[in-house]
Amino acid sequence: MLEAWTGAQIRAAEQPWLDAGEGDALMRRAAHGLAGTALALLDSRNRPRYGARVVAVAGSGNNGGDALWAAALLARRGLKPSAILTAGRAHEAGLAALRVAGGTVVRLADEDSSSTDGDAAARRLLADADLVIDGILGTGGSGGLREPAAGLAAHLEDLRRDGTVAVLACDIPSGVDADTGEAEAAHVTADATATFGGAKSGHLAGVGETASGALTVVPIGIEDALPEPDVRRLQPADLRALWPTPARSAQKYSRGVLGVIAGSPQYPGAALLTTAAAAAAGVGMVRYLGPSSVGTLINARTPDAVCSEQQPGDVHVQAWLAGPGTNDDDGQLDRVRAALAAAVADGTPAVVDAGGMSVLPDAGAAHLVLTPHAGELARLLTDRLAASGEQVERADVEARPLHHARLAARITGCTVLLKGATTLVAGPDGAVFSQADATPWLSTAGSGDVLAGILGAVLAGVAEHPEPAERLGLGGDTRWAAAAAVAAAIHGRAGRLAAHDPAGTGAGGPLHATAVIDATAPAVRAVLAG
Ligand SMILES: NC(=O)C1=CN([C@@H]2O[C@H](COP(=O)(O)OP(=O)(O)OC[C@H]3O[C@@H](n4cnc5c(N)ncnc54)[C@H](OP(=O)(O)O)[C@@H]3O)[C@@H](O)[C@H]2O)[C@@H](O)CC1
Ligand SMILES: [K+]
Repeated sequence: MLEAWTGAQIRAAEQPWLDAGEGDALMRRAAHGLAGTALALLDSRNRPRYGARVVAVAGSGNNGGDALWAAALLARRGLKPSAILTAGRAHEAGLAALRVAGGTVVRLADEDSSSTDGDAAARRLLADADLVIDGILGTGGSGGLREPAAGLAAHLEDLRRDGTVAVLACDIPSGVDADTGEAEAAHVTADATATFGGAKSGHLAGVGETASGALTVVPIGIEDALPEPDVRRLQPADLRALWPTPARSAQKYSRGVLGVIAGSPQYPGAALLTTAAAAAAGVGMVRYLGPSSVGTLINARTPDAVCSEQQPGDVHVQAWLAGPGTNDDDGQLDRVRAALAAAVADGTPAVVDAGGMSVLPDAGAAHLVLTPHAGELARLLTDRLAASGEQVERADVEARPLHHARLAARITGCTVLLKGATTLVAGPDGAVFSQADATPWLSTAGSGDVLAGILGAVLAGVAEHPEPAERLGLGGDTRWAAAAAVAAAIHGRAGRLAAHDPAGTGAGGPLHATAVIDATAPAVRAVLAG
């Protein structure tokens, strides 16, 4: 599991070392790891180390100190170091080390200065650089970058995009909030980030995810002092442990029956996709409740689904999937209401997707997993905050996804899976998971229905078998958020397979939602095989 903490949590863990006068040792370890990551980044780009020009861009704090020390260390490996100082002062010992290593130093003009010599010299250094270490701001920063650092960051991004320079962020890309991943317009975008003591939540959410590039966690000796993580990301070994793998004695009922209330005569597609996806994810059995015209279409694609026009109270299931493609005309929304009321009352977990979110009970529960995209979450929050008159727009959710996912979990009492390039899952108990397994090709119609089906299958399995989550320390209500994270990861991996985009970079090509369903079982097999 990749675990992440807030800046305050990391600083609290560092405090005993600082109190004992060992802050310098922590910084030396950080700088050593940063220098190692810099060499690896050059190697990955087939750039020779000897003679490579490395520029440390340093702000006024310890983040700049790390970058200056790292550049000084790199000089010993044959690199040519220099530094650009973005503030009136810089970390003294780091700057002295850089000078001893033969590095030139230029300082940017501040707003009050009439001289722009430093700015021109800084741009020349960047233009010649092979590698830039961004040490402008770390966990001590707040708000977006201020001038003159903001202008320099924008110029650096132009060079990075042209491929002339590689950018390595020290701890966190400057201007990105270490706790939330939020960033004002002015921030650094890195090809790689070396972070110290533990990942920060901001690496795993929002702009911070993309701005960080490849993340390396450098141990500095404080790791045992860290508390419960703020954000978690499941890795393949965790997915393997959490996937509801059948026991030898399993039969379809013990593996979980999923009750699906989806689709309508006008919009049968969502019901077809979601039942087929649940079946592909290996649920014990799918029971579809809805209009017979939809049931007939479902059986043409998924003959193993049991379809009827029964009501939720007539059947016994281990999990519900309620909402995709439903509307008010044909009684489907009444079925959704009944299923969700029963789920809250009897503890049966439920996926609440699309139209289902409009009939959510006022008092939710962690075992109800909502699956909004940013627009749906904005509507849900605006509805729930109507009394305060607060309007939440889609753009607000996109700019502050972690904040809004947490807020929605808190005010609905439900687990909230916010879909996006990075999918965030927030539980009402405060647990947060971040999964970045997807490919941009997955942003296509029907993709959400497939995710809902996979999630329904996982919830049905987890409802009967909570032990694997408990073994990973994810018991209690956190197991529902963990289940949602598992489903998001498998959905993303199925998408990558279907798009032929193994690394999720956007390589490969277009996919259709049915191709994602067909890739679901192979994605699960790949995870289980390790
Ligand atoms: N603790 C340790 O022992 C270890 C810490 N380590 C390292 O230290 C880093 C944290 O260092 P830190 O606390 O010195 O803060 P840091 O982010 O460098 O600078 C903050 C300064 O920047 C300024 N500033 C603020 N906002 C700004 C803005 N928007 N735009 C422009 N400027 C802004 C503000 O100064 P001001 O301008 O207000 O005087 C503030 O004082 C951490 O990320 C890690 O790299 C590691 O070496 C391991 C050991
Ligand atoms: K930084």
